[in-house]
Amino acid sequence: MAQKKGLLQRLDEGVVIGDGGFVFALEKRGYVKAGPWTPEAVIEYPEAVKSLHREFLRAGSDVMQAFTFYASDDKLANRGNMSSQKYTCAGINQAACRLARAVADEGSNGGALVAGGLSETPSYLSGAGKEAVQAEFKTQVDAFIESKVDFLIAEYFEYVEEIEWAIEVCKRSSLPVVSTMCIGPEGDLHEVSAGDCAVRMAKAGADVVGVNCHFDPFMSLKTVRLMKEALDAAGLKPHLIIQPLAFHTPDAKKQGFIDLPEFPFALEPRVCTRWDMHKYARAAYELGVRYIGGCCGFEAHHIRAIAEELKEERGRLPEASEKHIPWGGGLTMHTKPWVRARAGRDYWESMVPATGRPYSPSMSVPDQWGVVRGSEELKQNSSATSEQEIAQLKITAQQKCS
Ligand SMILES: N[C@@H](CCSCCCCC(=O)O)C(=O)O
Ligand SMILES: [Zn+2]
Repeated sequence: MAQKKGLLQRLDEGVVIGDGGFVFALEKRGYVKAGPWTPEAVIEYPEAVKSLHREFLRAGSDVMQAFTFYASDDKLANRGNMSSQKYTCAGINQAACRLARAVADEGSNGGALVAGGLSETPSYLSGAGKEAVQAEFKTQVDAFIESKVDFLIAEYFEYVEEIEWAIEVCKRSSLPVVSTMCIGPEGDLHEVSAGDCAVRMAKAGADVVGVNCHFDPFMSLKTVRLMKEALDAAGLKPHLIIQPLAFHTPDAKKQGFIDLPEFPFALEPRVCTRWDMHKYARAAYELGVRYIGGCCGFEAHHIRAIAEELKEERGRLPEASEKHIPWGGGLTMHTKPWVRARAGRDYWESMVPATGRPYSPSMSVPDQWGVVRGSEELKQNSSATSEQEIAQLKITAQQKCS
């Protein structure tokens, strides 16, 4: 069997699509507790975790990020959390890697890659020194090496000093290292600029640098652009990664969505559409980012949109496009003519959706064709809608809007 291509070879040759948000998705499904956000579900509800990995694999993810977010021992024992005592840090991290590997091996083209992940620690936030914090990282990295993951990812750091310590521990392995901070264009929480954070991550030895979480795709693109400019000025050429939120956050300040009053249980009105993700993926690719994924709020259809936008670059569509003709082409099969008129890129690419909440910004004018049962336009037939019929419906739609 041909040797499976590693992360860096795949990035050198083209684009790698990351996965989406685990803690937010599993919390909504009742398998993760908001607040601690710790991943004991890998032991308590392994099938739920595998199912979410499978959703992202089918949607086009090339990476199964083991569900090890916030799985340092101090976090698993933080503020009344009994997970460390019940399952141990090594136990949770090893179980997560097994689940990720099992699903990754179901993937085509030699299978998806498996990443073991570190994240910021209560120890650091509590002022513990480098030795104590790195001891937390070592427990996880030891589990990742034993589980033979394909690469390591240090994600969700608000302070560049801590991610430098994390990268240092990761570099003791021979594995590729990816590092992402949850910062915006204003930089980290110790007043270090986004550009300087990128340079420091690269100089610490990270092979891939960028951002994840806290900010929406478009604010995150601004941050990565600042990072790229600083890396270019410093003559550094790591690969770039972006894994933003799937919530619009134009009003977020330095701390990102955590500081928004809606965090974490009333963010739904801010969810990005799959069409937002087409624009995001194209802009990221044109910026030179080759590891493109998502974080909190990113569901499978968002990842599928990235894969559909980059189908030419990747040479294929994801499996889940079997049930989603790109740009809403499946609507040609709808029973209602005004919905059939919405089939195609021309309609969805320019869509600016209303929130449906009168006291929230922006409302739009709905289609009101006045077509009811018995109207000629509503008569069904078994044959597929022709291109001519769709063209005529689009003319009708225009006439009714004017
Ligand atoms: N790879 C992880 C990243 C989670 S980012 C979590 C943001 C919330 C953190 C908090 O409120 O403390 C995931 O997909 O869940
Ligand atoms: Zn996140």
